[in-house]
Amino acid sequence: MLQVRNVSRLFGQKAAVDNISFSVDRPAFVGIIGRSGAGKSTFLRMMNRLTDASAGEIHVDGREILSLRGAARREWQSQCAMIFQQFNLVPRMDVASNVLHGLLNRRSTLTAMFNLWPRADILRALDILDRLGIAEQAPKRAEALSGGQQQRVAIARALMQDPRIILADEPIASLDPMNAQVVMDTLRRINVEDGRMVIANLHTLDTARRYCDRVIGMRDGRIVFDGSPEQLSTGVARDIYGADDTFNEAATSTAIPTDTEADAAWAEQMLA
Ligand SMILES: Nc1ncnc2c1ncn2[C@@H]1O[C@H](COP(=O)(O)OP(=O)(O)OP(=O)(O)O)[C@@H](O)[C@H]1O
Repeated sequence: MLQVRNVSRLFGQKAAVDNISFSVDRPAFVGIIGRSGAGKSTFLRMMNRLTDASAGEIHVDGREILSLRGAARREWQSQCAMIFQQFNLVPRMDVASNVLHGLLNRRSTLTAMFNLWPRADILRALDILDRLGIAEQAPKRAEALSGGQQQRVAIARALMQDPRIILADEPIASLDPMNAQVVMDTLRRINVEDGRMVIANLHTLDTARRYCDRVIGMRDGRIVFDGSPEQLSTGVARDIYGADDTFNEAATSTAIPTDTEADAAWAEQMLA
């Protein structure tokens, strides 16, 4: 389904991503971990063509996407939705309109400017918000919502594109542990129920272990680990993060609480 072949990105003399290759043969939940500056964001930005690669190829279902230009590149970007740490919503705009903006690539600018969305689009946006447990927030301004709710609006906007792949760049880095759990559960649900591949840059080991089918560890632009969450031992993590014997896993923890009954009930309620 996805083949990354010898992809590099240079900034001046420095390789932010240095000749990486891997392939994924099913719509898995893939986590990318590594310390700051390892090249995680640069890779995601190349995948959805926000940044050009210096070398290499990325094939998705047989199509090479790094060479796409113009309309073909925009069409790929709509199949490959991106979620950011800071949500990137329009704060003063209502939630439903923010979600509808996921269709910008496919509708005219005038439609968005004058809020002239077809009824079918509006109903679909409301359906998606309902699925993510935030339908009642639809008329509110995005800025009035909590961080966790705003990130779910960003996920709803991504789903509006009906993407094959969802790329998430540190999606929970700005959230408290409870909201982080709801957002990660939401991404996992979309992955399992819809069969959409999720590739998420994650800054904490416990989240990678808990949610991913596959974990890729990057260090200095290279892949230094590619395996299952079970293989991600403390020793392996120490290599990925380039830490010595004093490496402390807790320092890379979101402290997402273990599944106590109260937590599970709360998460369930938020997702209902
Ligand atoms: N536009 C740019 N111009 C110059 N250097 C850049 C640019 N973008 C990224 N870099 C450099 O590329 C390297 C990788 O950065 P990148 O943001 O991909 O890392 P990261 O693993 O996502 O880290 P973080 O978690 O801090 O975002 C870093 O050394 C960074 O300074």
